Amino acid sequence: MIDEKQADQMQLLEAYRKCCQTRDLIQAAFESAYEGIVITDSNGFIMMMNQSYAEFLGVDAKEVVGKHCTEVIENTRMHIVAKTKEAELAQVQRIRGGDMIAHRIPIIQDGKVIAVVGKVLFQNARELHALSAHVLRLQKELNYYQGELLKSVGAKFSFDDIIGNSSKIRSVKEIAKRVAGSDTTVFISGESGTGKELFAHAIHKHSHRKFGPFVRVNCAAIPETLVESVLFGYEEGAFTGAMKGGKKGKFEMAHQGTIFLDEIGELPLTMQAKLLRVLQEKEVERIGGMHPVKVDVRIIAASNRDLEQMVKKGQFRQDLFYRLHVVSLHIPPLRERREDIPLLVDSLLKMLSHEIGVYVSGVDAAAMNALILYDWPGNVRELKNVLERTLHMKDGDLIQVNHLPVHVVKGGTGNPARYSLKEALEQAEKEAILQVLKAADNDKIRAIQMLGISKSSFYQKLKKHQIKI
Ligand SMILES: Nc1ncnc2c1ncn2[C@@H]1O[C@H](COP(=O)(O)OP(=O)(O)OP(=O)(O)O)[C@@H](O)[C@H]1O
Repeated sequence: MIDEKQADQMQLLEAYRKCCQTRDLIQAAFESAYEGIVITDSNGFIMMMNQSYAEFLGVDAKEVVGKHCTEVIENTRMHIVAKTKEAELAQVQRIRGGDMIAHRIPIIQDGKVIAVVGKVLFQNARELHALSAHVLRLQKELNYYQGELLKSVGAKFSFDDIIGNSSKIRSVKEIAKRVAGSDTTVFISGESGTGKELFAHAIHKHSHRKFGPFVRVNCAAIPETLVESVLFGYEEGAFTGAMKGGKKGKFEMAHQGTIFLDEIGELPLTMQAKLLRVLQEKEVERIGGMHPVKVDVRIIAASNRDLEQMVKKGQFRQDLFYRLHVVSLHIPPLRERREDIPLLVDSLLKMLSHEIGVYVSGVDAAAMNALILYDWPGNVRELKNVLERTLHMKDGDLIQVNHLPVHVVKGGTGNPARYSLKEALEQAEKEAILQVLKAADNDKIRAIQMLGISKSSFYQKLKKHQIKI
């Protein structure tokens, strides 16, 4: 018979056994953790240190118990965290000539610190850099595959992605939207980097073919010997090295969608004749093929060369020229629509900041002035490249003139013959005021100080530019 006292003792024993089990479990987890862990009391005296941390420090885990953390751990702040009660996360701590990354977390009970837990996340800051470089690399790969996927499925950009509020760009967008709905062949001219491809995507996306493929062919990038097989495909055995089963050409791939023939001015004359036949017959013949294949494709072509001149010189077929120019869109160069520059800068910066993970609040007045006055021979592409480079160079959160490439600052002619200097300056002045107001959180006094002008002149300018605060 077990009496009441014995039963109590057994219960106590059982509770004690469970307690020991839990302690051993925690101890084992503490010891087997990959990260180094140390626990101090509220005065910074070490209560526990796991093997991983002890090995990292080159000390005996048992011997350090009871010692003050400052005696054992270089540059430690465990005792300080015990006083501040503020957790310090992912802090760099220099130990034995290397930088490690550590957390220090106070354990608080009833408002009092009872212990501080220190955790080494990376024994070497290089580990962290390697990890973040790895993540960045994976992200880049992901972006690449996403891009490729989108390319193979359809168009990437819509009319909303075409930034610009100048009358010139608005009128091109207007015409493009109107013709997008039909199957009309469209020819897009404009200097390099003006956004011809962007327009081609937008037209496709705005058309009834939007769920069909959008296939871009860069005619300048295909070696002359391969143009025919790339565009029209080939049958098995058509030539040595031909793939088993043959291969579809770009026209067949674009069936029920749109084919964008970029840099069409680079197409060899022999190919121009074949292309003309495809446009007339709406069928293609693979190399080595016996029968033509019907294709239902909308054609958008583009070139930054003067095709009319090329026709005159016999470098481009006149009949093909007319066949392509059913509707022509001309994208004006950036220097002819400088009023779009502030808007482009703003939206490209947002996009690039997001892409490369560098925050910037904007461009200061002088830098914006330089960007407006520069001639941009490479158009929006060049502007985008300059901004990306600048983001890597900047040292504050505002882009300033000294961050811009010298040729942009020095080369800003703002040719008055194409865009009056007065207009450029007016535009720059308005932009400067808007930027400064933004930077000053609309505080007029601060804005006046930053601009370095008088109060009356400030108010006159607000009125002139119709800026409302
Ligand atoms: N209006 C715009 N708004 C936003 N981004 C633009 C605009 N115009 C061009 N871009 C950007 O500028 C870059 C160049 O544009 P795109 O490739 O369409 O030019 P392109 O005229 O086809 O050039 P190329 O003749 O050299 O092929 C792209 O990154 C594009 O997204």
